[in-house]
Amino acid sequence: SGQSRPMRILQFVQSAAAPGDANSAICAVDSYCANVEWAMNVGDKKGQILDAVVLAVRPRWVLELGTYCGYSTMRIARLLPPGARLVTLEMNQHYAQVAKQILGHAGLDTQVDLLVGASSALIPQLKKKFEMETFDLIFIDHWKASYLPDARLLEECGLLAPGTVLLADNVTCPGAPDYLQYVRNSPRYRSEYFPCQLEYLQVEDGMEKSVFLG
Ligand SMILES: O=C(NC/C=C/[C@H]1O[C@@H](n2cnc(C(F)(F)F)c2)[C@H](O)[C@@H]1O)c1cc([N+](=O)[O-])cc(O)c1O
Ligand SMILES: [Mg+2]
Repeated sequence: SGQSRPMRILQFVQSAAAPGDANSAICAVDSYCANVEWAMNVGDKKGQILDAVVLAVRPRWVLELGTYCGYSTMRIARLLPPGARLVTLEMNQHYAQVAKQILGHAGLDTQVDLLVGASSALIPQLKKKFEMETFDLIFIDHWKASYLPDARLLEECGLLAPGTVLLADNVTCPGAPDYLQYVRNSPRYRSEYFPCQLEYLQVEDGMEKSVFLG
């Protein structure tokens, strides 16, 4: 049932998770993807690293590149202080529609602004659209070849302030070698690697946390 994998994930969340309970929605996605069919959510192991960074930063403004089904969107949104906002960018209209429904089921849609389009088109519009200056935290989990160009675009648009934290998923698997080389060698970042396992599998992956220095 359910024509697409995201649709099947949505249907499982709607059937298995208590409405308004973000943690049960997160558990439902992890349970489905660990036992029924794999999907490219950040997962619970790397998700705990994401949680720790969100709690440490206590961000007022968060940007996520790559919503997919909204799993990491939920993990971030449930930990935000009151008044904080999470902007998440998605290119695929179908995925965005699924994510909106999963976020709604979890009771997290008020903290989240989900935009559909290409990062190259949306990133330059963010300051004006949300009347904000810079992001405190950016979670990067979209196409791996887009990590570096989009980090450069964020710099050029003045959306990073000294102290802004960039957290990138999959820097080992599938890998984002050009992004890694950039943040590890640029004097504008202090970078740190968090080794971990790929979601739902016994495969090595890791996340890179890079603090922008200005
Ligand atoms: O390919 C992976 N992820 C690609 C993720 C891609 C997702 O990001 C969206 N996007 C693209 N551009 C934008 C923007 F920002 F422009 F709007 C948003 C795509 O539509 C898709 O939903 C991946 C693969 C594996 N794996 O093991 O193969 C494991 C993972 O954790 C992964 O994230
Ligand atoms: Mg990922």
